[in-house]
Amino acid sequence: MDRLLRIRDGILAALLPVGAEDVPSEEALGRWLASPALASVPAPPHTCAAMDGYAVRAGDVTGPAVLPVRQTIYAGDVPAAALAPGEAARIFTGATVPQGADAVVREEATREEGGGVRFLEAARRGEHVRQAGEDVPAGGLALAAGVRVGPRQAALLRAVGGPVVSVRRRPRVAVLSTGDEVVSGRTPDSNGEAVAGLVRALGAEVERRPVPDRLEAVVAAIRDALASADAAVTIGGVSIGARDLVPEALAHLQADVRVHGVPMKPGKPFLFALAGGAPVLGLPGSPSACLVAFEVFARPALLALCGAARTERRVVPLRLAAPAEGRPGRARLLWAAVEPGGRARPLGRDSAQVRGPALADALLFVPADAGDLPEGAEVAAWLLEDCAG
Ligand SMILES: Nc1nc2c(c(=O)[nH]1)N[C@H]1C(S)=C(S)[C@@H](COP(=O)(O)OP(=O)(O)OC[C@H]3O[C@@H](n4cnc5c(N)ncnc54)[C@H](O)[C@@H]3O)O[C@H]1N2
Ligand code: MOO
Repeated sequence: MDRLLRIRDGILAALLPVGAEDVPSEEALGRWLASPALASVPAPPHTCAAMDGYAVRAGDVTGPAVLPVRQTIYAGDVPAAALAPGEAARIFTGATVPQGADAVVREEATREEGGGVRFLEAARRGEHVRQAGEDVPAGGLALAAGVRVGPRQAALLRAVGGPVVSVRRRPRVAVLSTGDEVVSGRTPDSNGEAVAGLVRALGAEVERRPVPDRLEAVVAAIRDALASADAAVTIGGVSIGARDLVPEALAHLQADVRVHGVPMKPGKPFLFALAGGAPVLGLPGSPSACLVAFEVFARPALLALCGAARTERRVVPLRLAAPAEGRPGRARLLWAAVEPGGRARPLGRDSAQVRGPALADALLFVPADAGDLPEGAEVAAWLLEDCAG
């Protein structure tokens, strides 16, 4: 894994995130924060009851006691008055605790009695009271820069955030599916479908274009794409065949090819270049190879462009549910289904398969020197469906 991660880190070091813009907080869903979001109001917003019951001064209820009830406070109410010594206030969960009260006694520990309430036991100072800001203090960090605003993060911003947040603008990514067989439709553009969807899922805007196997066409497609896009992802034509024109097209464009060929199977022909400073990610055409190279290199690179603080998938150790073949010299990446109980079942090995990626929950990493692995062997697994937010 180390060699692949070093290559990946070299790519990441060559990339800068796109610029930032301010958006209204309620429009931040799906965006990447460019600056930390600070709490402009605390959570909870005021000191409030954690239970339905009675707000009291704990010093008035040091054992069984009866107190008069002079006010009722519901969630959303502003208490009509401070709590006078020797009184109780009926209160409900989430309602503001009146000035003077320092405890809430649960309804179950009381009995109504005449116009007042009987407390069956002593109250403890602070019990069932949530202090304003104990979850998130005003001015405190709500979300760090580089975090994606998903639905749960949007909830936090809604609770404590200000009217605007600074987010990265959406990167524009061109997805260029090369090959006459793809242009003609004899080979369905299944890779383009997957890659466009995966890139959109990161929050980027995608423009797709099929490109025929002619050098001028590949050169023009990459050049035109980068006139408006922040990055180009090419698919196919990156190996050594007579019609594998992506490397030649990049030479024409005087691109700086930083990576061409990586020690892994599938996905070996992967390419990374900077053309006029913009990243070009060259994925192999064979479907499984394409999507493995996307996972290992393109996804982290595009996340860096999006301004993500974390670009890698979560890695967990999993045991194999079936043996896996090793391959001296090249690390092997295997699509796998995670079974109930947590074992990982590899889903085929062919670079051209489309089924394995579709059924996978994880991508397993078998090191180059591992040899054949028996059932039960522990492997590193990249979980495919964790948060990118
Ligand atoms: N003599 C050698 N041949 C090959 C080598 C090698 O080192 N020496 N490398 C092999 C490896 S490894 C891979 S992976 C493939 C990938 O090559 P390319 O990236 O150049 O891909 P293509 O040749 O253009 O296409 C391969 C295969 O994939 C299909 N394809 C292409 N685009 C799409 C698409 N958008 N959606 C679905 N399928 C697509 C294409 O029709 C071909 O069948 O090369 C080995 N060869
Ligand atoms: O990347 Mo190729 O898929 O090694 O066969």
